[in-house]
Amino acid sequence: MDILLDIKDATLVLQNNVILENIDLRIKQGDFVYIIGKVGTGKTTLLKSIYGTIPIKKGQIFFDHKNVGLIKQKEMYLHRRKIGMIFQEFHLLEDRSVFQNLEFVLKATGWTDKKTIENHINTTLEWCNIESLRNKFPNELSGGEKNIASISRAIINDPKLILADEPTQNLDPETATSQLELLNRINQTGTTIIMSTHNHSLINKYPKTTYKCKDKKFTLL
Ligand SMILES: Nc1ncnc2c1ncn2[C@@H]1O[C@H](COP(=O)(O)OP(=O)(O)OP(=O)(O)O)[C@@H](O)[C@H]1O
Repeated sequence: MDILLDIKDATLVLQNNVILENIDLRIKQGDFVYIIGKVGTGKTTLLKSIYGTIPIKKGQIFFDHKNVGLIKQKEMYLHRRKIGMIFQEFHLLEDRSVFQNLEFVLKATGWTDKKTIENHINTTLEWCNIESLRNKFPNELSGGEKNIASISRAIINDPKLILADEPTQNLDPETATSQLELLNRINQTGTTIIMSTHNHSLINKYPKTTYKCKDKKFTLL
């Protein structure tokens, strides 16, 4: 299988503090891996560096054979179009319904035909089993519903990679399990997934290759 993500001796720094150093990681297309580690050990920082919102101080991150650190700002949208990011804070637009949130992403990434956009959104909502949330606004959604809405937004452009930052955080065990099952279904269609989590019971239930952030080091568990 093709290598989708290749991190070579990368060091990540925020405000002159080294967060993680000498990270080496290779991920193949179709893999599903976990990243664990205590609060503040750098999981989010690493995901954001792959996404291209936090610069790489030393070393390189190659995604889909492109060096992320060398992508020009005006071309960054092409990189991000290939990645679905599920943020801890969801980042749903509050003044738009779930449908409109998805529509916003599609329009921003070059989709123009109204009917095609509508069909695509409907198929995605159906796939995630959230047709009933179509016209709801974020403030009308529970935490778990916001979570699935943000998963549906992450997959709307059929990304090669999903970066899921603690997607089961604050969910009851049953909802957390169904969320992970949804991510597993997405993974089975060939999408690569990197998920940061604190949820050890889910890791035990659905074991996968796991990496750990600790003391600025990134290691295979
Ligand atoms: N914008 C920022 N500027 C400076 N330091 C930051 C910034 N964001 C995060 N940090 C620091 O970087 C470190 C790593 O944070 P990060 O959010 O990557 O950790 P995390 O492992 O994802 O934690 P959590 O499990 O709480 O989500 C922390 O010490 C945090 O205080």
